[in-house]
Formats: sequence, structure tokens, C-alpha cells
Amino acid sequence: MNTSVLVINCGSSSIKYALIDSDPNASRLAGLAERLGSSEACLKGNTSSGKRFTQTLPNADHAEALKAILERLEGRVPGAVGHRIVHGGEHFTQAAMIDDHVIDAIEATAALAPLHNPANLAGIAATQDVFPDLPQVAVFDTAFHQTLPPRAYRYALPEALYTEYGIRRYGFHGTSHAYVSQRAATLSNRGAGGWLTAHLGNGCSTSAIWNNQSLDTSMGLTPLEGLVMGTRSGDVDPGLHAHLHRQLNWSLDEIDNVLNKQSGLLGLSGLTNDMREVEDQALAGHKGAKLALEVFCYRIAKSLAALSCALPQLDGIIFTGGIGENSPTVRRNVLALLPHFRFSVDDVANEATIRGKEGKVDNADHHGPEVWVIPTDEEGRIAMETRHCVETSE
Ligand SMILES: Nc1ncnc2c1ncn2[C@@H]1O[C@H](COP(=O)(O)OP(=O)(O)O)[C@@H](O)[C@H]1O
Ligand SMILES: CC(=O)OP(=O)(O)O
Ligand SMILES: [Mg+2]
Repeated sequence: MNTSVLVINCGSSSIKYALIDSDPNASRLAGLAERLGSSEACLKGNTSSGKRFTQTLPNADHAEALKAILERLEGRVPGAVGHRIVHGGEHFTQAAMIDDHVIDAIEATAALAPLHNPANLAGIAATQDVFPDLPQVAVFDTAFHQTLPPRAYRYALPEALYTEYGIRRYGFHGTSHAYVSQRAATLSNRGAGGWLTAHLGNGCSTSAIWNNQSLDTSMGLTPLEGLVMGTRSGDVDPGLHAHLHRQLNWSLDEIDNVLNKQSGLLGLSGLTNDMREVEDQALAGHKGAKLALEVFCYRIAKSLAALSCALPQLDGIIFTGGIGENSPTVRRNVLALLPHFRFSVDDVANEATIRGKEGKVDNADHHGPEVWVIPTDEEGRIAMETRHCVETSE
């Protein structure tokens, strides 16, 4: 097979893409088409000579944005397309060649990831229109977490809700947790022992990984459970839904919308879902922003402490995602809330490890668990799994 893979990560109003060669030294064409469906959609990316470009796409939908993306690939036709699919339910423990059966299975789980799966399906349809003859592969966020044992994936609910309706914890961001934990195991002397990972982007989740296998994670049936996120509440009292309905007469759709789109950093700060602005405003003394930062960090620390129960031993912790990779403040605040774990952060290294830098940020001479910052590479991992899936199906 021609070994370059076009990776497509379709969100509801954006598409991230990357054209990835099997030679890691080859230049990677990558970019983002955002605000799709609005009058000022925009495509940003790089060219093989490293130049940045920006292109306005008037009123573009997913299909039009994909066409514009393909025109930016400088004539390089990929050998396969790899799609990020957020929810694969229990059907998929690894990547799968896309056919009608796989599309039906993705549709069947769409209700569990309403912000993600419908957009992922739109990305598949648009790509199949443009490349009807290329192999297309689905790489699932949930697949890496299929190693969770029942004690971690079952809710304490009547059994039939699991056996008949698949209501259980699935976990997400699997390609990211898998990539960063394997990278840390390669870079650290500790190897593939016990690692806690914190993927902190717009969506946020933690995971406990032992010997390259996920043993527990903070997201559950849907990507709403767990940590505070950009606009998602994370954990709330399960009694909240009934309370809001009975007291405020809110419909299920209204409740869902508030918890998914108006909560998290945005809800707490009353300002923004963007951590950069939350930090700036917190420094300037804005009460809501200070509270948002405090709750965000406390909930991450609490989740990491809870997940440590899944591990026989703790070798280190890994921060990744836009916030994990770029915010020394969040990393410092989270670790300060975990004094029993004997982390020892090197403040200079912590401040310096931002903007795509990879490294260990603890003091070299201490004996506690290590602290790593590892920029995630969901696209690289999706390309690797896509290539493997195509080659083993040939
Ligand atoms: N320098 C920075 N300091 C703090 N947060 C940052 C910084 N750069 C990016 N972020 C945050 O990263 C988040 C986006 O993460 P990212 O992983 O890119 O998102 P996505 O989940 O959409 O891929 C936003 O909250 C953004 O504010
Ligand atoms: C699963 C999930 O939350 O994904 P994202 O971070 O891309 O929103
Ligand atoms: Mg993300």
C-alpha cells in the first residue's frame, strides 16, 4: 500500500486533518477547518515547505471543507484514510475497515456521543464521496479502554441495563492515553509499569494504565462523565436531572444542553471555555475565573488519586492535551493537591516545558513517581493503526 494516511477527525463544527507518511521524518501536512456551517468558516494549515496558510471558506459544510482540504494536499494521494470515531461501544476492541456493518454499529452508538459520532459519520460520508476507492478505517476512542475490568466498567445498576442496553462505562481519548503512556514507557527508565495519564483539552479525561493496558478511566457511558471540561460539567449528582426537571420543569434536551455546552470552565467562570483566558482573568482577580481554575485542578487531582487505586504501583504521571501540554499553572496546582504521592516538580523545567516540548519535569534526584509532559499525537497513532488494519486485511 502507498503508506501515507490521511487522518480525519471530524467534530460538529470543525475538521482536523493530517497527511502522515510512514517515514516519521517526512513533512506532515496538517490543519484545521473550523466554524463549519457559519458564514466565516476558515481553513488553516501548513504546506510541505513549512509555510502556514489561512483560507476563507464561505458557508462551507463538512463536504465542502473536505474538498478544500484535499486541494491543499499538494497532489499527494493517500493510500488510506483513517477516521477518529469517538464511540465504538463494545463492538470494537481495535480499529476496523469501514463497511456498511461498521457504519451501522457507529450509528447504533451515536446517541451515546451526540457531540461526536454524528459528526464522525458525516466525515466518513464526505470522504467516501471524494475517495470511493480508498480503504477507510475507523479508529475508536473507546477501543483502548476495552481492557477495563468489570469492577471499573460496571455501574451499580440493575444487571439488565448492562446486558440488554449496554449501559456501562466505556472511556474515551483512548488513542491519546495509549500514545502518551507508551511514549513515557519508552522514554523513562521505569518502562511500562503503572502510569496515570491526564488528557486535558476541550474534552478532559484521566486514565490508569498498567503494562500498556487501560485499567480505569474517568469518562464513562458518554464523554460527559468525570473531569470539569471546557463546556462540559463532568460528574454531577445523578439526582440532578430529576431535580432540574421537577423544580425548573426543564426538558431532557435542555438539561443535556446545559451539562454539555454551557457548563465546565464556561459555566463556572461565566466568561469562557478557553483555559488561556481563564488563567489570565484569574490572575487579574476575576472571581469566576479563579473558582473555575480551582475546581478544574481540584477535580483532576481527586480523579488521579482515585484512579491510583487501579494500579499495583505508581511509576509516574503524564500531562497531555492543549492544557496539559501548555499550562505549567494547571500542572503545578494539580500536583500540589497530591502531597501523599511524593511528586517533586522542578519549577524551571515545568515552566519551560510548553508549546510542543516533551520531557520529564521532576527533580532528577528524588525517588517518588515521575512527572512527564508528553504532547499527544492522536493523528500519528490513528495513522499507525490505519496502516496496520489495512495491511492485515490485505
Ligand atoms: N498556553 C496555554 N495555556 C493554557 N491553556 C492552553 C494554552 N494553549 C492552549 N490551551 C488550552 O487547550 C485547550 C484546547 O485543547 P486541545 O487539546 O487543543 O483541544 P481539542 O480537545 O479540541 O483537541 C483550550 O482550553 C485552550 O485554552
Ligand atoms: C471524547 C472527547 O471528549 O473528545 P474531544 O476532546 O475531542 O471533545
Ligand atoms: Mg481533544
